[in-house]
Amino acid sequence: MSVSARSLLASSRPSILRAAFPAARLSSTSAKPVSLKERLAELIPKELENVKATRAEHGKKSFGPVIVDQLYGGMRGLPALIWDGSVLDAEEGIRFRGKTIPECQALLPKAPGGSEPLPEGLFWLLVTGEIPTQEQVAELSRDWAARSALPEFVEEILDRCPPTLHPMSQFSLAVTALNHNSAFAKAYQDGISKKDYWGPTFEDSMDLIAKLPNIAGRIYCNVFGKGKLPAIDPSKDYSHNLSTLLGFGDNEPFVELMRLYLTIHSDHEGGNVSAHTGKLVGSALSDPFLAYAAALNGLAGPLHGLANQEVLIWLRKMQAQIGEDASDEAVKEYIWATLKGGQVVPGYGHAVLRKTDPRYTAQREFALKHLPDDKMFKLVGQIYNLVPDILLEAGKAKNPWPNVDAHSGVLLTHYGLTQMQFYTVLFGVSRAFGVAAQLIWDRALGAPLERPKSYSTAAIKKMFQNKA
Ligand SMILES: CC(=O)SCCNC(=O)CCNC(=O)[C@H](O)C(C)(C)COP(=O)(O)OP(=O)(O)OC[C@H]1O[C@@H](n2cnc3c(N)ncnc32)[C@H](O)[C@@H]1OP(=O)(O)O
Ligand SMILES: O=C([O-])CC(=O)C(=O)O
Repeated sequence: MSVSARSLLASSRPSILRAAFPAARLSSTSAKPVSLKERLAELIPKELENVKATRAEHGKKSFGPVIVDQLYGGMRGLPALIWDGSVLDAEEGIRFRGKTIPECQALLPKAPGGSEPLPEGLFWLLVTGEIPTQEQVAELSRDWAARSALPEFVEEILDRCPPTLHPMSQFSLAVTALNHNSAFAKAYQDGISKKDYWGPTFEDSMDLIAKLPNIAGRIYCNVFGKGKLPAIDPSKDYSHNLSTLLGFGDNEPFVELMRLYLTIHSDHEGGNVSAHTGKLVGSALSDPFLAYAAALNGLAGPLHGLANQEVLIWLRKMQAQIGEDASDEAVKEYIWATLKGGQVVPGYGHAVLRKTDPRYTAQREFALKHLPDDKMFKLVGQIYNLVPDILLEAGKAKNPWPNVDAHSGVLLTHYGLTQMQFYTVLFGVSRAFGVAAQLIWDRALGAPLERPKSYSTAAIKKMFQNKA
């Protein structure tokens, strides 16, 4: 969104807010506002009808031809999945249920005194397509705090991991082990009817999200020797509690950063490696813990979520090699050396985006507000001015612009969270919101087992052998 469009949004904020924050409707069974589960129960029958009507009208229509290069080329552009939480436009970037990041920043409820959106509100938006009230978001914070404790054996698994085991591997182990108490797995064994799958999937998804701060905090304490883990405070929001567990709870700008970070990393439509993995594994009716642990293993790859760790390592190596206030010439040489060494420039390029990632822009705006003079932030800005031209000149990357990972580590480093091997864990806490929202809907709408067709090279050659 342009600067003028953003300022327009800001000036019309009171009327947007009035429309977006209706007085909380009360639940029919208590004086509490309607809960997320109650709202979902109302929405599911309507969405079942909507999908039925969409399939009746459009089910036999084609998106156009599939070409052989798409099979060899990582399925770029292949229409293959339904994903309702967000849609990615190559030029504009992500929209969560139709809303851009600046719109979410304006519309979603904030913490008292805060200015960044609460990720609780984003989760509500991803699940329902609606902006929640302040009370509904506060109720989600309380609900997640109440569900946050880990089973003792999961704590023990984490405590027994060697500190040399990458934090993402520890994260995935712990999430896999949560399957021990899965409501869905139990209900399935007890013979639950297909039409009721969404209920225990919802409960598991809520438990999963709720327990992630304790998992992340425990890994951080164990690996980086930060002493005893504090307790979750049920009166605080999710990001505040996560920050406390990492030792930054009394640093309000860091807590605000977490709120922004968890909001913008949550979802990036369905085809990215982590989201698609979660959906694929969930389609076998593996419970949300198993599905999300698989997603985390994908997020842990350096071309995907681990890139935020790689960016910081790359920046630190650069500083060690050419100094802290290096000239543009020296930085350019370092970038070229990376490319000539057959490596990628981490944090740049994207499989779908063809412009600067709006998540990068949101983080840059946060930095301009909170840490304009930070040296690493300035280096990130310097690199932004140099890398795109170099990637264009190198002539391979389809998108020379920065993605979300080019910026996040520098913000965390500024506040003292300097352990880059931990960064993807925070990404993994956030991505659970998007994957869980879709898992709930997949089970509510009866999404089938995923099983696309594969071909061998020999089969492809044979198929076209007598065709010009
Ligand atoms: C949260 C996220 O997952 S965002 C992405 C995080 N990942 C990174 O930042 C890692 C660096 N970037 C990349 O490796 C890529 O841009 C990816 C993986 C993100 C996208 O990959 P693709 O869709 O295949 O990109 P694209 O079609 O532009 O690739 C064409 C060529 O350009 C290269 N290229 C793309 N981006 C870069 C880059 N940043 N640096 C160097 N080369 C690049 C590719 O490696 C590929 O080379 P090849 O033909 O020798 O195989
Ligand atoms: O969309 C993608 O392929 C990668 C990405 O940026 C994300 O998952 O956040």
